[in-house]
Amino acid sequence: MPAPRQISIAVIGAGGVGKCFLSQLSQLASTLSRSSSIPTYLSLILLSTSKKSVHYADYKAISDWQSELQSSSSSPLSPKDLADYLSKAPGKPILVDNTSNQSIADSYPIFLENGVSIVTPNKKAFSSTYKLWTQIFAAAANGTGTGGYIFHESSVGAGLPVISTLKDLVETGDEIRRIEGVFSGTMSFLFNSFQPTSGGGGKFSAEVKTAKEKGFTEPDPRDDLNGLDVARKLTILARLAGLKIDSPTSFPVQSLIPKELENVGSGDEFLERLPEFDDRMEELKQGAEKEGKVVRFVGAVDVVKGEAKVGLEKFDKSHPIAALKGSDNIIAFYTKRYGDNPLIIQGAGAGGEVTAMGVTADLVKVIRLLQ
Ligand SMILES: NC(=O)C1=CN([C@@H]2O[C@H](COP(=O)(O)OP(=O)(O)OC[C@H]3O[C@@H](n4cnc5c(N)ncnc54)[C@H](OP(=O)(O)O)[C@@H]3O)[C@@H](O)[C@H]2O)C=CC1
Ligand SMILES: N[C@@H](CC=O)C(=O)O
Ligand code: NA
Repeated sequence: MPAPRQISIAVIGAGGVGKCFLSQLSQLASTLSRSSSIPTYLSLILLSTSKKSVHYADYKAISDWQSELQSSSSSPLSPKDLADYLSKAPGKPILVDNTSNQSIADSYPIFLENGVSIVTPNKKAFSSTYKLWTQIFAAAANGTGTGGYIFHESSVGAGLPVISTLKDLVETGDEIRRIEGVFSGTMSFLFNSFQPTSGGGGKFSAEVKTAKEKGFTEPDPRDDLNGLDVARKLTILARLAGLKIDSPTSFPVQSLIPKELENVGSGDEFLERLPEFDDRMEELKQGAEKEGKVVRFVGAVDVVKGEAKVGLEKFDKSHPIAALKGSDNIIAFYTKRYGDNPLIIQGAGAGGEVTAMGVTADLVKVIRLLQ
């Protein structure tokens, strides 16, 4: 009988993705015991939001977490204290970062160096400076280091197998030439609803509100509308394909934030004032309509030329990008092996459940590696 595996998990972030992840985690113990010959004990040892945190001494039923967080008087730990707490936890420690926090992302090397594995949908660590990217993979056991493992499938295309596919292509010696498509669930939803191929469509500002309500947007929707979310995803894919992209602002990125709202303080005020600019988006739509086309927000990395760009383009209504539905992403990999017919991945690119699925699947991968 193999020795049992004990896994100590800390979850930070319990918003749209975090809630769904916790629900998937509560099912995982029984799934793992059916699919693995090694008995695995999963312990949730810490749960935290930006304001509160709960520490568990031992395995706790996950169903009570909302009321426990609410009644907790503990504040969240700093990233350094959290790394310390986790490295002393019984069994193998895993951090699940369901936030979009930059300072937690900046601390990933410290977690990894202390033997803590990380799974996350947070794009910040992989799309900030190239230096941070190098430090992370120099420390990680699935990089060139000896620390914890790190997986981040949901940082691009939510749960769609985008990163794992790209890694498989690269590791098996294919040559990536170009990556292009629709990389934002929010932008896909906005343009599919604002200018459907069948005609009609809602007001742009109203669709932005709906995208937020549906949990597709970043915590602040301006991070989607300014193109930076797509630029971050392209940075991650370009780096995986071998380009040393400096940062997500080192290539052309079109922002849809009206100039007049660039300095608005809060996300709420921004959303309140956005309807003042619906006419401009309507003009854009009518311009495309006159040509029998629709407008969509796309991105591309030309790996051969070492270039990337993000912005609006017009498409014929019969084009696969024009015909996307809901929050669907479509990502095409042009490679030496696939030639002119790219490998294409398509499906929901945002939303709590599909994003949490990618995080939970990464967690399972790490657990299996932590024999
Ligand atoms: N939503 C989606 O469809 C997708 C999201 N992602 C990524 O997933 C991550 C989470 O997104 P989502 O769930 O939608 O965002 P939410 O805004 O719904 O949730 C974020 C959570 O993180 C918590 N948080 C923020 N800062 C800290 C901190 N310093 N310490 C502890 N907790 C913190 C927030 O706490 P509080 O409640 O106190 O504010 C909140 O619980 C983001 O990185 C996003 O880019 C990736 C793919 C798709
Ligand atoms: N805000 C993002 C969430 C997933 O990364 C998007 O809309 O794609
Ligand atoms: Na993905």
